[in-house]
Amino acid sequence: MEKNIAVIWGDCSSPEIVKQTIRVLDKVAEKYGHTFHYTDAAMGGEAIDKYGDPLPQHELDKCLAADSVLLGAVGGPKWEGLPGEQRPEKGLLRLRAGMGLYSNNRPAKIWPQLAPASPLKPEIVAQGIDFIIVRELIGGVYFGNHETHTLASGEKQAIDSMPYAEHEIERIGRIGFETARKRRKKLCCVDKANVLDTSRLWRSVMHRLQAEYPDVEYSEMFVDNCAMQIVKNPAQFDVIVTENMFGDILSDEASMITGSIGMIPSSSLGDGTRGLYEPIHGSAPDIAGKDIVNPTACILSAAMMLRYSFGMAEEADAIETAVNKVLDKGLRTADNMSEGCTCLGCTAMGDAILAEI
Ligand SMILES: NC(=O)C1=CN([C@@H]2O[C@H](COP(=O)(O)OP(=O)(O)OC[C@H]3O[C@@H](n4cnc5c(N)ncnc54)[C@H](O)[C@@H]3O)[C@@H](O)[C@H]2O)C=CC1
Ligand SMILES: CC(C)CC(=O)C(=O)O
Ligand SMILES: [Mg+2]
Repeated sequence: MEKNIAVIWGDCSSPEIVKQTIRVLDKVAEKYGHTFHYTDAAMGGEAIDKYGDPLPQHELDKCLAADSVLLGAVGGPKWEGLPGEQRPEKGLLRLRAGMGLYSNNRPAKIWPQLAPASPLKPEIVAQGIDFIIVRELIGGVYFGNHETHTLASGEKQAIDSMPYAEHEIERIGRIGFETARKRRKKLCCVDKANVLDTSRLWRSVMHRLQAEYPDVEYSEMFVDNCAMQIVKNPAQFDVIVTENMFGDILSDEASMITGSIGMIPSSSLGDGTRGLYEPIHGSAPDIAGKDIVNPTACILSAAMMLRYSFGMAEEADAIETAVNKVLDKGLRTADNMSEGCTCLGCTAMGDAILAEI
C-alpha cells in the first residue's frame, strides 16, 4: 500500500525520536512491501522560527492532505516567553482542533520487563497495570476563553473558562463505552462533579449513554481520588474517560507507574481514519541533543498509526514485538534503566528495535 504521512519533526529532543521512528517505518515498508511518502510539516517552535506562526495554514493543509500525521513534540525554553496565542503549544492545539481529533487514547500498560523501573511496590505491579485513558482532546479549558483583566485595585486577574457542550461529551463518552466493550468491559468516568458544572453535565450525558451499554460496568470517580487510586491500585482500571486537562495530567502520572513516560504512545482520532500519532511526553528540552531521549514512545505511536489509520495490524504487531524482544534482551534507555540491564542512547535503541523487525 502507499500512504502519505505528514511528519512534524518538532522541537528540542523531538527530531531525535522522529528520526528513529522514520527509520522503523522505512524498515516496515521494506519488509511488507509498502511505500510511505513523507511530507515535512512545520508546527510549534520550528514554525514560529520559520514563519512567525506556530501553525500556518499551509502547514495545517499539509496535515489535512495526508493519510495521517506523525508528531514528536513541540515547545521549549526558547519560546517560553511568548504570549499564549503565539506559543508552540498553541500550534498543537490548533492542529488537533483543525483535524477534528476529539479522541486521544493514552494506554497505561506495563511491559513486564519494566516492572523494576516502576516506582510502585512489586506486589502492586504484580496485580497488573493495563488500562487506557480516553481523553477528550479539543474541548474544555485548553479551548475555552482566556482573558486577563486589570481590576479596580490595579491588579491583574486571569480567567480561563472550561466549556463543554453535550455533543462534545457524548462523542467521547461513546468512545469510552465502545473501548471498554472491546476490553474488560469496565468504564470509569473521571471528573470533578462535586465542584464543576461541566463535570455534572458530563455525568448527565454519561448516565444517558450508560443505558445503551448494559454490558459495560460503569463507574464515576473524582479526579483527585483517581490520581491517588492510580498509584494505590492501578489494577482496578480498564478504561478511564475524562476531559482534556484531567486526561493530560493523569496520563503523565499513569505513564510513570509503567516505568517511564518515554514508553507511552498515543493516538488522536476524530470521525475519520486520519489521525495524529504522538508520544504523550513533551519535547524533553533538558536532554535534547545528547542522544539520551527514549524513542520508543514515538515508535510505538507509529505502530498505532499503522494499526488504527492504515489497517496494517501485522505491521504494527511487528513493531511491538520488536520492542518486546529488545526489552527481553535487557536493553534500556536512561529513563527506564534498571540493574543488570544495558543502557543505550536514542540512536542505539533505534538500531536495536530495527534489528528485531
Ligand atoms: N505533545 C507535545 O508537544 C507536548 C509538549 N510539551 C512541551 O514540552 C516542553 C517540556 O515540557 P516538560 O514539562 O519538561 O515535559 P516533557 O515530557 O518534555 O519532560 C518531562 C521529563 O520527562 C523526561 N522525558 C520526557 N520524554 C522522554 C523520553 N522520551 N525519554 C527520556 N526522558 C523523557 C524529560 O527529560 C523531563 O525530565 C514544554 O515546552 C512543554 O510545553 C509538553 C507535553 C506535551
Ligand atoms: C502541551 C499541551 C498543549 C499538550 C500536552 O501536554 C499533552 O497533550 O500531553
Ligand atoms: Mg501532557
